[in-house]
Amino acid sequence: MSTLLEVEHLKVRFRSMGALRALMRRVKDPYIDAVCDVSFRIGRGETLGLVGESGSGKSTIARALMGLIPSHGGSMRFDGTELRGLSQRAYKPVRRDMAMMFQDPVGSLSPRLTVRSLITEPFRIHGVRDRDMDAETRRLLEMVGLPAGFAQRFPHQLSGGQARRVGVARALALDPRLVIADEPTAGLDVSIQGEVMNLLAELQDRLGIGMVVITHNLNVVRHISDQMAVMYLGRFVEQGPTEEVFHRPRHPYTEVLLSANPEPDPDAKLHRVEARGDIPSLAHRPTGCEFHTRCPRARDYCREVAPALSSAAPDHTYTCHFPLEADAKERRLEA
Ligand SMILES: Nc1ncnc2c1ncn2[C@@H]1O[C@H](COP(=O)(O)OP(=O)(O)OP(=O)(O)O)[C@@H](O)[C@H]1O
Repeated sequence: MSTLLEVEHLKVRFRSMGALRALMRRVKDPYIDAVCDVSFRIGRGETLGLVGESGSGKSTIARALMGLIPSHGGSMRFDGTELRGLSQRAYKPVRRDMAMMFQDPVGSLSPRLTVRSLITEPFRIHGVRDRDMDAETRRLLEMVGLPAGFAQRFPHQLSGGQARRVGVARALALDPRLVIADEPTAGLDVSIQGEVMNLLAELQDRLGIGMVVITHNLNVVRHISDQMAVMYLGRFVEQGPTEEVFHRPRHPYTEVLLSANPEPDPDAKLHRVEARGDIPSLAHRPTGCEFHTRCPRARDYCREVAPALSSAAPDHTYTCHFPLEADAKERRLEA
């Protein structure tokens, strides 16, 4: 499958304190690395699910890809074009081909605009004037399963699920090749979450768009992503084909996340594995393996030596000195 997006060794830093404060406190490096050395590849029509606890760097990757914040190392090639270093002017046509669906379904929609204005706004932003906006409104509403009469509604007249559909219509208005969906099901009832997941899966199949889906919800990842990456403190600690990672997780952090996820199979007696303590601050990264302070399997060695990237199978990688065995999940299910 030909490559749509290729990210290599991406790095994003933020200032953790102002220059004066850093000087007064004699802090030599007043930066935090929110994204460190992240690499992935998405083929045309493929979906990558990004999971990890709050603050692990998922949205920062999305914002860097969209050119909304600067990145500080590595490369991001979209359809062969290097995005790092592009001016805001040069980024504009990229944002036509790479659309973002924002996290908050209602808050991200401007309250004074009708649904028609909201879903046709991308045409105005990108100076597309040769289309019939009534026809486009009908096309887009139909695409996301909303009645034509919704065109005149305002965001406060929409339910959470309807607002999310409007967000999808808006993201798809200009036929992007890649959509970045930040928490597409957050804040929705479980049944509505299912509807939104089905809509995204159906549109993916029909339109062949690539997707990056950022979520806390592992069921969403399993439902719509071909590959997944697990983030911890700005790094990918495990990455691979979704079914492979679900069935044969190698990193203990992946095991923690999977065991916290309500199993779709109600008969599975899953033994809960929990991480200890709190997520460390990015300003004070632990030594050795950065997960060792919370890892249920950590040994002394993990405190001292950072694990290298290992391969479990083609395209399935992880960073852990003492990975789970391939059948660990099956055994847990039987326990
Ligand atoms: N503009 C900023 N300035 C300083 N630090 C920031 C900024 N934006 C994000 N961060 C920090 O970068 C880290 C990663 O944040 P990010 O929002 O990418 O995490 P996330 O995994 O998307 O979390 P969530 O699931 O809560 O959205 C966090 O520690 C956050 O506080």
